[in-house]
Amino acid sequence: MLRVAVPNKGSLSEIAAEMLAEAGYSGRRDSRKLVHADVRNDVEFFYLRPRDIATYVGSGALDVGITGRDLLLDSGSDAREIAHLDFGDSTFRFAGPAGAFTGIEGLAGKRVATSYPKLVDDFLRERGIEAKTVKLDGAVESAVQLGVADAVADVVSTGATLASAGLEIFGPVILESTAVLIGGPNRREGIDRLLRRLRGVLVARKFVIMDYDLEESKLEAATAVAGGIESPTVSPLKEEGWVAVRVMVTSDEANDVMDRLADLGARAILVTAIHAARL
Ligand SMILES: Nc1ncnc2c1ncn2[C@@H]1O[C@H](COP(=O)(O)OP(=O)(O)OP(=O)(O)O)[C@@H](O)[C@H]1O
Ligand SMILES: O=P(O)(O)OC[C@H]1O[C@H](OP(=O)(O)OP(=O)(O)O)[C@H](O)[C@@H]1O
Ligand SMILES: [Mg+2]
Repeated sequence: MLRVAVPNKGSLSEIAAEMLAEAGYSGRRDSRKLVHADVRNDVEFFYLRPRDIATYVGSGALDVGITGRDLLLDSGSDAREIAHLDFGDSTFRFAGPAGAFTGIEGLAGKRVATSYPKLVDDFLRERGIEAKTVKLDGAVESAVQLGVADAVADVVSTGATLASAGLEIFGPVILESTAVLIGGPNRREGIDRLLRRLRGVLVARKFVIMDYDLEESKLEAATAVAGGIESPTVSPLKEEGWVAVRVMVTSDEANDVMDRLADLGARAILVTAIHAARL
């Protein structure tokens, strides 16, 4: 059985479980269960803290896992990134009291609170800056106000948490993070199948199918608006000089593409969700 580590808590857990379900795997029904065997798919899921997943996978105790790139790098484990999974996007940044820092040079000799000490130490060491990291488990934004640190280094998504603590981002981006599939020393056969299925879910989430009717003479202009992944499927319509076109479009762009196709004279533009895909 392929042994897969899945986050049991935190920002990544819900979407990871949803993606696996959409990929056709069964999951635990009781959120206190730590292991679930999907016998039909020959996979065993282990529900673990996202921070621990790289340790299990890197040691070979488990074959693959879903975690955050930031957590993988902070763990120092030998696990490697196999693919990024298009969710859990965040940046990892330094922040301090408004106006207190203009760049990372100002961190020399200062205290930086973080839940990711290795990530921060490595980043500063590579740039020749000696600062003291103060390891906290979470809510690090409070560390400056409470006097245990001069600055923080933490996950930033909307920036709302920083703003409410009166902190401002400074210095370069430490890391662009996202949810990733990681692998260790075990190269099990089932890994490719899991990856193919997860990629199928990503495509299904990211793209829609667009169908429309168009005058054949406008086809080139319409293909410039929406070219599809390979190229559009074009079928003749009974009405002379008209064709039916089918093309994949990213969900984000769907409305804009519909407007532009309508401007070209397209009719009966229909958008349908993709349930699953293998490209
Ligand atoms: N607000 C957020 N937006 C996007 N990604 C986030 C956010 N907070 C954390 N993450 C990402 O989620 C992953 C897991 O982080 P973590 O386990 O800390 O989640 P959590 O919700 O903070 O849980 P906890 O702090 O209770 O352990 C990390 O890769 C982190 O970058
Ligand atoms: O930029 P924002 O959208 O405000 O999100 C960023 C916040 O989200 C995470 O906190 P979480 O809820 O995981 O709490 P924690 O600090 O205890 O981990 C992260 O550690 C930041 O504090
Ligand atoms: Mg957190």
